[in-house]
Amino acid sequence: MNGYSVEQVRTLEQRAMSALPDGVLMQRAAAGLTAILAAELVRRRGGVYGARVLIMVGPGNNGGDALYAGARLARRGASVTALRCVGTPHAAGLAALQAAGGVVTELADPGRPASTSWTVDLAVDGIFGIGGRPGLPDPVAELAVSLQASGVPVVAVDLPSGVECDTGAVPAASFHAVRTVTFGAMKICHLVEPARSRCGELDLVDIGLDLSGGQPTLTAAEESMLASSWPFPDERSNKYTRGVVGIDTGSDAYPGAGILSTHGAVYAGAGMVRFLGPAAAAQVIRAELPNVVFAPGRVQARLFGSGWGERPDGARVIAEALESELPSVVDADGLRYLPPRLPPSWLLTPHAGELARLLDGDRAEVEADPIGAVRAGADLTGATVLLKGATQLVARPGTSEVQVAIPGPAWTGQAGSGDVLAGVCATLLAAGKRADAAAVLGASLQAVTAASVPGPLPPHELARHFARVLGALESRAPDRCGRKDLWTH
Ligand SMILES: NC(=O)C1=CN([C@@H]2O[C@H](COP(=O)(O)OP(=O)(O)OC[C@H]3O[C@@H](n4cnc5c(N)ncnc54)[C@H](O)[C@@H]3O)[C@@H](O)[C@H]2O)[C@@H](O)CC1
Ligand SMILES: [K+]
Repeated sequence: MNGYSVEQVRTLEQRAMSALPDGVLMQRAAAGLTAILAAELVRRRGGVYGARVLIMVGPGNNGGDALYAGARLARRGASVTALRCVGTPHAAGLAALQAAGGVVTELADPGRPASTSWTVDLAVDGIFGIGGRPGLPDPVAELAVSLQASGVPVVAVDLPSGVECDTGAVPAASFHAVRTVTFGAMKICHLVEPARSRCGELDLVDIGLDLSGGQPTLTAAEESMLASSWPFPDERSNKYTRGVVGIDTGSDAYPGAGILSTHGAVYAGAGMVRFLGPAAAAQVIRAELPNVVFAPGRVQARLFGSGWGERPDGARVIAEALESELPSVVDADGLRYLPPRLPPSWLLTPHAGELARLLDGDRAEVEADPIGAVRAGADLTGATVLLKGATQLVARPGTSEVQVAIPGPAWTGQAGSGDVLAGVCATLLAAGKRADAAAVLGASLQAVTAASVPGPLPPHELARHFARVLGALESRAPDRCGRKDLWTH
């Protein structure tokens, strides 16, 4: 699954339109939209005939899609009302709806009571599509609130009006859809929070765009990728082929971070873990994870930074690790002690506030454009960057490619999740995975595991469920000969 920017979608649509008679793409979109709206009406009330459908329209082609779909539903016996919300609606779409028996009304109609109690079966948001600017004019924002208060299900055409298509930000009012029906290609707002949650279920209607050859803005991980790319051990594996992780995390003030990151590394299947952090954490780890070793020695990847707090020798520790040329994960407080330049084999795992500090900006800027920010972080440091949060994004330096991990339930946003995740990523680096693969696979494993348990669970307990999820994934993975690693060196 990939996410495309508005500019990319416009280019793809232009290319398709130049080979087709006028209006064909919109009719394909409307036909796909109608089928999904009809299925929704069947699910909710048993059929289309007699259903009351509100088509909310704006001034662009998004409204055109919605009006043509409304006309098709009206021809199947639905009672369809078009509500003109902003500007002048798509003329041919409006004419088609009226010809099919639909009626037209105005949001700004002075005869309309100020607070309408909506008694429709379904509302269709055809106000703004990819031409939309974020936010809604006040009367439309009030309409969105009153529909939600009346419990009317909203199906969004292409995207819920009000969200920012290219960033996933929702800086002001937007619709909350139960489904979003998009056309040709997924857009960024379908994959990045908080817009993603405003979309509800997603349907992608094929309108014949040719996606081959172009690089999408976002590449989204899926469970099949986890299964085919996870470094499952085989009959030739030993602790060194599986990877030895050296962990220097936690501090006397924050021993928990050391304990949590070690749980992440162990339960993600490290060949061996050497814990080189403070004694307070080591004592607990020794009791809970007797397979962990506490002496320095050979490692294949390192993890630094989680729970360090103030660490006077932090910069020296990281600089020395850099000389060893082993891949490393730097998390949390370790991000304050980075040298000016790192290699792409190093993985940084900031949350939005930490990335903002790295970029010398503020958190709101990162949240307003997380894709731009994660790319900027990778380009500035030279390292691979995993931006943690409700949507977990991964950027490789020197490329425009941004990957998005499988999303997890909201409760995984809790203290300690990032520490466990850093441990998982370090295990994957030690197993030889490229840094971006380690980040995407690690974040996705944590999310898929969280979705498989009745949460919330504390992060170290969640880590104990990794084995079950990995077992299930392995049984679905292609056999070893047919397995294709999607991230190659
Ligand atoms: N171009 C194509 O080939 C296809 C386009 N399709 C549909 O067309 C949509 C894009 O159509 P358009 O480019 O006409 O764009 P929109 O339908 O998104 O509408 C843009 C219009 O809304 C106004 N507007 C945007 N945000 C506003 C705001 N916050 N407040 C007030 N006014 C605002 C703009 O000034 C502009 O006039 C897609 O999302 C999709 O639904 C589909 O029919 C498939 C084919
Ligand atoms: K819309």
